[in-house]
Amino acid sequence: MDLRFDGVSVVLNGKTLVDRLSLPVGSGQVVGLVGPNGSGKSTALRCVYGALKPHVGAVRLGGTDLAELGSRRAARAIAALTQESSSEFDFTVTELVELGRFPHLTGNQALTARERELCRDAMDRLDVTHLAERGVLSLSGGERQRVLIARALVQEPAVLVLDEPTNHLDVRHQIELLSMLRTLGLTVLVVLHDLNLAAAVCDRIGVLSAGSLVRAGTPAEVLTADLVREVFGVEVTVVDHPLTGDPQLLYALTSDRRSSV
Ligand SMILES: Nc1ncnc2c1ncn2[C@@H]1O[C@H](COP(=O)(O)OP(=O)(O)OP(=O)(O)O)[C@@H](O)[C@H]1O
Repeated sequence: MDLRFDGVSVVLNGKTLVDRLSLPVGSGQVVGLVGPNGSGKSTALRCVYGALKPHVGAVRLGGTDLAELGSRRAARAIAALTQESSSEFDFTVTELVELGRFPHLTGNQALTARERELCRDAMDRLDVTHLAERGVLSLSGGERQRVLIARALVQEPAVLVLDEPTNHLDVRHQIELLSMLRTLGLTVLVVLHDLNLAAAVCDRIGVLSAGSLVRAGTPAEVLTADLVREVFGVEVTVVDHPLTGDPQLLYALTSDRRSSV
């Protein structure tokens, strides 16, 4: 199912945080949102998972304005891993993952055998099965992040929204997670800070700067040295990845010792 920002603006305390954002996220595509700190990425995502309502414009799921879809249908269709996703309660890992089925249950309905199998499968995929009986409050940041992603998957959403999902993950788990995103067949909207990972995983990328979309397109169309200089104020050399052909950015520290010897 496709998702679309249709002229979305968000104004809070008199400040325009997102300014007339229009961006399609095609069905089954992985679309990245990148941009400097404070450029409005999380704010845009909040409009998708219902934490904020656009002041102007709409977020449409399969053509329907989320505001008209109803919170229960939206909660079933959209799973989110956000900056705020965490648990204040010391659920076990299994319990927290099973909570991902909550939007599909009525009353005190117990999980079916298929749903339990789904939870076990998600825990395997996210490499957290060995933590099944641990309390989530005792987990490391990366372990907790993987549990929350498993919880999002068991929801069987049409759309997955992820705000910096690689935060806290070591390089193996970063690569595994992003590789998995490409195999899910879901519509994925993901905020990433690492532009090289964004280039590797995304079909398309939108670049936000001060709340406005400054460019959208394929990674090769978007991640140019000019764009990175203009938006991030950083000089980069762009090369093609020798195996995948994806654009990859090479950075040099401004105080690189080797340039002065
Ligand atoms: N309730 C609020 N009132 C006023 N300004 C806010 C409010 N919430 C967020 N902001 C500001 O809106 C801007 C955009 O924030 P947002 O979290 O969307 O940026 P971001 O691109 O996700 O940033 P980061 O990369 O640092 O996570 C920031 O300047 C932030 O301080």
